[in-house]
Amino acid sequence: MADILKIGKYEFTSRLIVGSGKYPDFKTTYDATIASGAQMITVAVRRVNITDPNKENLMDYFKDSDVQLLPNSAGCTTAEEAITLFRMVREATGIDIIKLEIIGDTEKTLYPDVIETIKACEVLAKDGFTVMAYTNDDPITAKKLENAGAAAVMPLAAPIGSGLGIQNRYNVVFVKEAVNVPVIVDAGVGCASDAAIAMELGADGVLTNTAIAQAKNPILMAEAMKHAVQAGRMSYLAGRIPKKPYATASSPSEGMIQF
Ligand SMILES: CC(=O)[C@@H](O)[C@H](O)COP(=O)(O)O
Repeated sequence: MADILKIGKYEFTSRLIVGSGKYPDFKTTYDATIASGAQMITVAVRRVNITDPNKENLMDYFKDSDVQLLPNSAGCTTAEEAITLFRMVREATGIDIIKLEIIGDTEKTLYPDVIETIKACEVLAKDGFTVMAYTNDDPITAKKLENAGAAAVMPLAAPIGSGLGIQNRYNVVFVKEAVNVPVIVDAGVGCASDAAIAMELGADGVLTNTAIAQAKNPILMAEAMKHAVQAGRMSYLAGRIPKKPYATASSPSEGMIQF
């Protein structure tokens, strides 16, 4: 049976979402995205052109693929800015699935402003958007976002672009326990094993950008991420063995050759 990731009315067979920033050009962005098998690529629509047909447009690269563009509100620091931005983007492109990202600290951590995020989520969800909300790794905020209409919550593993990997594994599990919508671990993934761990913890998906775009070989890392997310998901579904402090022998002691 197919293992489908359902986000609002949208369905995906890949549980990996990629970003589009930090690549040298759109061609490399496209090649890495295809290599990753991702069916969603998020785009900072305040910075990257997807609306003006007269300039080089990222949408042109993906128009013959089944990759869904996921506009994000990077660069927005208030609910009002994000709401205005997404309404403009939907008007221009028809895209209604969005990654809501409202930054509270633009200097050091790029941590989200969760109060503004909840406010914007409520308005945008009522307005018919499928809202995927970037947030901190806090189960209370995740629940509030779900109540505000989020179709998915996206707790950070670590600061955006840090590559630190999952800083608090328990919080990923707590967020997963707190909500009934998909949990996509977003930001701070540094390598393929980080993605696999997120999936083994029970995340429904992973979003990663910097780890692929800034790898020495982005295409190879994209493929590694694809396999890591698949392996992590399989491992989670298969069920890990309980951890025990002492050894248990791998073969029975009965019938052993006696000396
Ligand atoms: C591209 C995007 O949406 C980022 O804001 C996201 O959080 C990815 O973070 P990394 O670059 O650390 O993967």
